[in-house]
This record gives sequence, structure tokens and C-alpha cells, in this order.
Amino acid sequence: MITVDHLTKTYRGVSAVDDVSFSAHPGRVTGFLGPNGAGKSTTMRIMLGLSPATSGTVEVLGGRYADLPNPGLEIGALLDASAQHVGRTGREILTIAARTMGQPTLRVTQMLSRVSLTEKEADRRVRHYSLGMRQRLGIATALIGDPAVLILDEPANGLDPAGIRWMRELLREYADQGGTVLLSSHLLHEIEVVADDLIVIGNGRIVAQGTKEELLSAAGTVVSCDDNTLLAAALSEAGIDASRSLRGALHVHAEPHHVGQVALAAGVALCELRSADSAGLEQLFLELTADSQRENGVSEGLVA
Ligand SMILES: Nc1ncnc2c1ncn2[C@@H]1O[C@H](COP(=O)(O)OP(=O)(O)OP(=O)(O)O)[C@@H](O)[C@H]1O
Repeated sequence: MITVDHLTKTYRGVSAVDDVSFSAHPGRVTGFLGPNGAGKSTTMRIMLGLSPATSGTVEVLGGRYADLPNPGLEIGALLDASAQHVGRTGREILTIAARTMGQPTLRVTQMLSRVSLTEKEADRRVRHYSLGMRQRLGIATALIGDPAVLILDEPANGLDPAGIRWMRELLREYADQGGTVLLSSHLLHEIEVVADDLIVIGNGRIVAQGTKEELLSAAGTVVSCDDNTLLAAALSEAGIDASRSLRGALHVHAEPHHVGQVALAAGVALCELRSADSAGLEQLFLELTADSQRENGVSEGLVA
């Protein structure tokens, strides 16, 4: 379990993280989503005791990271796969990690196989690794202490489609066995398949959070007919805001069933009626986060 409570971090008066609160739960993959510079890495660095908070608290497994006697046995982290010592081999890096955590060296072989790095690749120096191989090595290092919590900052960077699929399966399996996963990304489609819960951050503030299903249903309905102005008027009369459009169609925040009933009552023959699903969530994500004005970046009904 990770609990972030009213966390704020300012750099020379400018806030990178602004009053952020959320939780990540055991048995679930929590996606931490936001564009570049939104505050994801800063939040994760504070979680791992690498940077002090200006105010607010973060608790991982009920306490502060800095107070854990052997943190790698409880929390596995990967913040920057390119920060590994390039002069060492993958096997050396894993062996040092295992020894530091008091783990048997057998774990090294087990982790190599878990992340699909071959014995030959393990004996190569990290400077000759691709970014994808470095991500795999970073994940092996995070897992070597068999922790209950995983904190991963953009772990899909540099992975090819098969690698991304492998990562999703690994994280799903880890969460299904009771682990807590916090996974950041700036790309919705990269994490929407695996995430159970989503935290959306923009300009240092949480703009939406909830289960994936809640956010997808909040993403609304796409509806259109031959005369969308007439349809929009009928919907508006029924109290449904239809001000946004998606590829010429109307995008409304209501269930398809409800929208269909309003159209029927108004005698409007529909050409299209469907749940907006991830297309709507993607649009919502862009709207919520692209806005540079913090105070405007909030969508009603989605805010925590
Ligand atoms: N050490 C620092 N000094 C000053 N400003 C910083 C520092 N670290 C981060 N920032 C600023 O804080 C904000 C949040 O950065 P952060 O790296 O947390 O975002 P992010 O969501 O992880 O983005 P990315 O996806 O690009 O990694 C940015 O405006 C960044 O410039």
C-alpha cells in the first residue's frame, strides 16, 4: 500500500507537485499518468526518500521509506534505467543488489530468467545494452528482494511491442499475487491495458482519479445523427451537456442508454451511439492535462 497525503514540492517557489493525495492498493496496478513535466518523477522520488517533500507525507507499507532497515526487501523501484553503472555487467549489478539485500546469489539466475535476459547477455557490460535491456535489468533489480511494492517510472520506455506485452504480463501476475504496483507513463494507451486504477496528474495537480472502469464510463458517449444541432438541443433540454465533439459527432457525459432514450423521445433517428471508452479517455486526458492553467485543468465529476 502506498499513501500520498497532501504532498507538495516546490523548487524555488515554483510547485512541481501541488497538494497531491492518492493511494495505490495491494493486488492492483495503479497507473500514474501525466504529460512530461507533470510531477510524476518528483512524486516518486519523494516516495523513495530521494528528495524531501516541502509539505505533506508519503507512506509506503505504513511508514517512511527512509525508516525501512532493508528497503529493497519491501519496495522494488526503477526510476531511471539509463542510470545503471555502464562499466559493470548485468550479472554484476544483480549480484551486488542481491548481496546488499542479503539474498542468495541463486536469485540472480532466477531474476535473469524472469526478465528474459540470457546468460550471455548477463555477462555483457551495461554500456552495450539497449534501453530495452536496461529496463529489463532494472526490473530484475527491483524484483530481486521479492518486495511487496513496485514503483516504476516509465518502465516501458525503450521496450518494443513484445517487450511492452511482456511487462504487462509480469506486472499483472505480480499484482494478482497481492503486490502493489505504481507505474508511471505519459502515454495512456501504454498503461490502460494493465492498470486497474488510474491517477491523472497535470501541472503538479491530480486532475482525475478512480478505477479504470469509472474513468472509462466517465469518458461518456459518442452520438450523432443527420442534424447534430437538433440532437444537441434535445440533449440540452434533458440536462445533458453536449458541447464537445469527437470527429464530427457529439461527445456527451451520459450513459449511451440514457442518450438513446432522449433521442427517441425527441424523435431523432441516430446514426451512431456508442461508449466513448478509451478514445474518450484519451481526449479527456489531453483536455485535462494539456491546459497550462492549473486552475482550469479540472473536469467535473472526475476530480478526487
Ligand atoms: N531538481 C529540480 N529543480 C527544479 N525544478 C525541477 C527539479 N526537478 C523537477 N523539476 C520541475 O518539476 C516539474 C515536474 O517534473 P517531473 O520530472 O516530476 O515531471 P514528470 O511528470 O516526471 O515528467 P517526465 O515525464 O518528463 O519525466 C517540472 O516542471 C520540472 O521542470
